[in-house]
Amino acid sequence: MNAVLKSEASTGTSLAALAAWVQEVAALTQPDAVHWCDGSDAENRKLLETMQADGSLIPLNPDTHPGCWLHRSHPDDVARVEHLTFVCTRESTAAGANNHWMAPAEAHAKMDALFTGCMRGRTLYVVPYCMGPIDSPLARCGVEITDSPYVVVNMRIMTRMGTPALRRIEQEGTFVRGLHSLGELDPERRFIMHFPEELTIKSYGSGYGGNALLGKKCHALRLASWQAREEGWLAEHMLILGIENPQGEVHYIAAAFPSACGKTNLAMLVPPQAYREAGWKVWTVGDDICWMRPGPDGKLWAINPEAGYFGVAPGTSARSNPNALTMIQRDTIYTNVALTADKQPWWEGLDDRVPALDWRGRVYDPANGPAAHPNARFTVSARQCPSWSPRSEDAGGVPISAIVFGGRRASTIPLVFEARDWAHGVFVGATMASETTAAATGQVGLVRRDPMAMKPFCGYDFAEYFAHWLSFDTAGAQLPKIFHVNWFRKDAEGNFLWPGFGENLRVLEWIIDRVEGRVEARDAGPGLMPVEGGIRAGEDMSAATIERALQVDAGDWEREFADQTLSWGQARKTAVPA
Ligand SMILES: Nc1nc2c(ncn2[C@@H]2O[C@H](COP(=O)(O)OP(=O)(O)OP(=O)(O)O)[C@@H](O)[C@H]2O)c(=O)[nH]1
Ligand SMILES: O=C([O-])CC(=O)C(=O)O
Ligand SMILES: [Mn+2]
Repeated sequence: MNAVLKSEASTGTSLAALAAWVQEVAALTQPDAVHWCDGSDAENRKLLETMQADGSLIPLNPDTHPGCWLHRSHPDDVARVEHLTFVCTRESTAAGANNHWMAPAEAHAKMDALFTGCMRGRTLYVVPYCMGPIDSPLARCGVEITDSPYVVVNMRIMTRMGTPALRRIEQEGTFVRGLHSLGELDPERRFIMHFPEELTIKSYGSGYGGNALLGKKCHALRLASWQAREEGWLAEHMLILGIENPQGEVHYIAAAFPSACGKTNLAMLVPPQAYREAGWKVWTVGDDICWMRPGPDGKLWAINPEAGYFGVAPGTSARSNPNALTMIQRDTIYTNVALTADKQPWWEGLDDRVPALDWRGRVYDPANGPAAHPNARFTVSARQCPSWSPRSEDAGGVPISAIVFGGRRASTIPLVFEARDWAHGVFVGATMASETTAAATGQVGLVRRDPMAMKPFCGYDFAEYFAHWLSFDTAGAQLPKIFHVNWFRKDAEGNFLWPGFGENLRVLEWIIDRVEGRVEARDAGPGLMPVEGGIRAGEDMSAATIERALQVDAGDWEREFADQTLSWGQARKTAVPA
């Protein structure tokens, strides 16, 4: 393999550039060995065996979870680190107040000092990958250099990794360069740096997904959003799902919710029984990232650039997400979950068994906190999802009928409302807020503004980003309608007002009816809202529950509007009703 690649590298210009970069990085980081990944089963098996031997992967019960592994991360390395994530542009204004900024020369010097000699005693892996179907004009390639075999086996699931990606890089001539090292896993020596003007990423000191699987947030969101603006498309923190009605019509919806706020769950929704019996089906295209661009017909066409799911484990159960539970029964890498006595993975919300070991491998003791880390994750191939849509592989993507924004808000925000037009929809997305979650380090449960769920992921200035969104409203555009939802509203006792999960299909049905012009709406404060009976009730869903979840309180909305007008920093610190 290596010999073949080296001879190819000397003929193709982009492969020559790649080989030269690998050499340069190897000279800096001084690994014991260099391995070019081909993405084969044999290579994967070897990596898994090596990690089993050194204890970084623990095999799970082969009878209940064949091909499944547990990885326990360093206890200080369990989530994204937004305070250590930078966008390094020549002008600080290009990165915007929404990003931490560092001058490129300073950032390179800082990172290269950290990378010096950091791979001694380790293997340097070269990981070519493609984000999106390998034959799609919307797809983009990158190469991640890493010293973490855990990153390699995860990238193999999350992207189209290996030889086909290398072939595409050779043809295209451009690729994103991502350099990653675990370093010492020291939180004081940890940085995630983006150089959008150089299509380069440098990440040091973390092995956690969002910081280390560079194809995901670093490439497919931060760098891609920059490229998307230059090239007239959108790179968004959105799920994509298809909803098929009993007549066989399929509508595709893209939805942006902040981290750990329900994208995976909505993308894999199992319809309530009455809907299933009537013939409704849900098709999963993506659960985290959506790249979309206007087609010749004026519609927005979307692909999921990922090939797998890096999903939140806690809360996943036979009730909340049966598709996910089936999907992660085999060939799955679990990170920071608890274990039962017979080595099955376990987390809070799964069932009422009591685990034997917590996520750190200690004998489980409730006094130590949750058994699974609240941001414990599974990595699994998208194709294992029972609702996987074959359209995920369509080079041209799927046409988007509706865009949905949503946050985790205990009060104020009703179950659903519709934006009056595209510009209002952009405003609704730009002003959305959500309670912080365990997906990033820092305090959980604080309401913060998180425009379009892109606060941690937009690679450039938010004002420019909103202007870019507005620019899609041109003559001839067939833009999706825009909606806002909230599954997380609570009553005075702190119970969710809305059952959520599969029941969310009732709201999606209304959204599709609005897209098709089949139902009326009334103009209420926040936007257009369902008229009485607009959202379908049923045996398990009373009209009263729907009404309660739809209520709008004028006083709450005045406070909400006032908060929306505050600046970033202020908005984050101001107490608004959750
Ligand atoms: N109450 C309620 N909770 C939900 C609903 N959907 C999801 N959740 C909870 O939200 C949490 C995480 O949701 P995910 O679907 O994994 O989040 P995500 O948006 O895919 O997150 P990232 O992968 O971090 O981007 C879990 O605790 C779920 O139980 C819902 O409809 N109602
Ligand atoms: O980036 C990650 O590690 C997981 C994720 O989807 C998020 O935090 O939104
Ligand atoms: Mn995400």
